[in-house]
Amino acid sequence: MNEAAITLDGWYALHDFRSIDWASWKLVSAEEREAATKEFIAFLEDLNKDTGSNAFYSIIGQKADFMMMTLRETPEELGEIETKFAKLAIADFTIPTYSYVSIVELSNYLAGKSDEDPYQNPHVRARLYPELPKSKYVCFYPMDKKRDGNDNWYMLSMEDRKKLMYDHGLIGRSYAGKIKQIITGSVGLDDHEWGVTLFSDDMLQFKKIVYEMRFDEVSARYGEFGEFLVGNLLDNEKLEKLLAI
Ligand code: VOV
Repeated sequence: MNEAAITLDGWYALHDFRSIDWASWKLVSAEEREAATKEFIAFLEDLNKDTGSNAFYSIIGQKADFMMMTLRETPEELGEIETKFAKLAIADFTIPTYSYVSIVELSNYLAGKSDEDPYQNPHVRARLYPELPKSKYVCFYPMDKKRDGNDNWYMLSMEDRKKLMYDHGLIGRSYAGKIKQIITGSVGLDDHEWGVTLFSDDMLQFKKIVYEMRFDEVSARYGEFGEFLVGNLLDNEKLEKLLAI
């Protein structure tokens, strides 16, 4: 059997995309809308009290109106958050459009040899249990590595995959300071193999990096992509504005 990469696995991740049912929301009285908005804001603020991290963005285009991304220590907590949201008044005016379940993941392709326990290394921990940035923009898409005839990532030797991932990492590193990436593994958990979540203060950088990577062999030959969703950072004030009629 071919050698599988060894993964380091961090927090569980839920990307929850919702659309707003504007037609129903507009019919509700101003008082009810205000109460529902306040309750929603309190829910979002409460999320910051638990161990984990959260990101909240409005989504551009018709695929969704907002995304709640939550990272937690256990799948149970992700389930609880989902249920807690479902019980809010605002939930009755939202339509689930897409969700993604995965786990923050690092592979050992570029890891040097060491006897230390990587889970105790502060740099590794910072990546497995990341604080999601408050960047202005987010880009999320799921992806797979191809298993198609001669283009089968999983049949490549460990050595070949290491070389290819090294080149991928070089391109990635040239975006240091412009893009923060969170790679979450989802084999066995959701419909694709990885979730890619990119954060930046310049939306153009998403287009730049994804385009540049398309010419890199890892993506050009082996990458297959799901839907792309992009959005703008939401804070309480922006959320109130978004929900105001
Ligand atoms: C923003 C910059 C950036 C940087 C620095 C970066 C670096 C790295 C390194 C060093 C490594 C390997 C070790 C590890 O850390 O796991 C990875 C791993 C991975 N990447 Fe990456 N990636 C970036 C960015 C980045 C993007 C934009 C994409 C989407 C690709 C595209 O074509 O749209 C991506 C994908 C992935 C995936 C799916 C994996 C897991 C592959 C696997 O087979 O296991 N990635 N990535």
